[in-house]
Amino acid sequence: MSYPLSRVLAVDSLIHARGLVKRFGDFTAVAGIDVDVRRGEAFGFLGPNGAGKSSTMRMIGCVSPPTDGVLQILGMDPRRDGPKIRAKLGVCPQLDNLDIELTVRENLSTYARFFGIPRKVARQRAAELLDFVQLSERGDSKVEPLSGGMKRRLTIARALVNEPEIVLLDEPTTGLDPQARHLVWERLFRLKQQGVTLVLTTHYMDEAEQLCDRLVVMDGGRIVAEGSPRALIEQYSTREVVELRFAAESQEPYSEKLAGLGERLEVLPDRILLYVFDGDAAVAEVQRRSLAPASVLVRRSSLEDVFLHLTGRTLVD
Ligand SMILES: Nc1ncnc2c1ncn2[C@@H]1O[C@H](COP(=O)(O)OP(=O)(O)OP(=O)(O)O)[C@@H](O)[C@H]1O
Repeated sequence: MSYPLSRVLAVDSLIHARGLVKRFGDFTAVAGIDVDVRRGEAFGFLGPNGAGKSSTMRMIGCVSPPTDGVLQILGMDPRRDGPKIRAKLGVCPQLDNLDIELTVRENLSTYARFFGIPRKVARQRAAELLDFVQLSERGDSKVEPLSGGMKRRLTIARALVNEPEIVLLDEPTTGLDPQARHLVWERLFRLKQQGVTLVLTTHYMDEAEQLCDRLVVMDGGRIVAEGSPRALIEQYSTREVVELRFAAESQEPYSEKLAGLGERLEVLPDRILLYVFDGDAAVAEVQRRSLAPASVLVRRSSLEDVFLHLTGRTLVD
């Protein structure tokens, strides 16, 4: 499957939100966010459970009306043009809602019929999409026996049936094992290369780093930072991180002994993170101070460090 180049070349804002709010009774799930998603990019909402990512996605998907603020999708207003917008979106929900009565292939062709796609075209498209998500051999199988990763790939294929301009993916790899996740990432990466605009939510920093050109970090219904993964890491973290685990009830007493080492230090329940430019030099200094951690790891900074810096919490509790 390939997408016409005209979809790829124009650079404009496909999703435009200003002061977007979603309230459920007295509770504010999305507290006035500004977002612009450009054509052809992979844009992410990264944040922990309850940050307001799904609520935002549901507003973008035109299944949940905004409480307040501006939201335009493909230049249209979801309050007025919901059906028109939905026809141009592909939606991959957090939980697979495939039809277990139907075969793998029928899940695609039946869904295509909802969009008024002629039977012959639907059949052809289903075959192409099965090939794209590497499920051609399972076309005649029922859905139930498929693995979690296969079901997710089928849900992604189903989201592509109407040749959408934007594909919305709510936590595309939650619950999948590492191998299945990599296969999904690889397919999504291929879609992105074909110029499809991807909008995804995730609480996995590695997923955000792998897939997103730009992302917003959400916490408590607000956007706390925005940028490319690399720019966010450069802005909010150091080049390297040293993780030290001390064999003791509490890591706290060791933090004083590490004072002045690096730009910043975070004490977590099970380890201390030292934010430094040069990890090996920092480890040498730890040894010079006669500290003997049970384990030492030097690694590059990640979006997890960005999140920790911005909120004082880890992404996955
Ligand atoms: N229909 C609803 N009624 C009441 N509260 C809701 C409703 N939907 C979501 N919420 C609340 O809004 C907050 C944000 O939820 P949301 O699902 O948008 O977060 P999230 O970042 O997507 O997290 P998750 O990864 O758990 O889906 C949560 O506290 C949630 O309990």
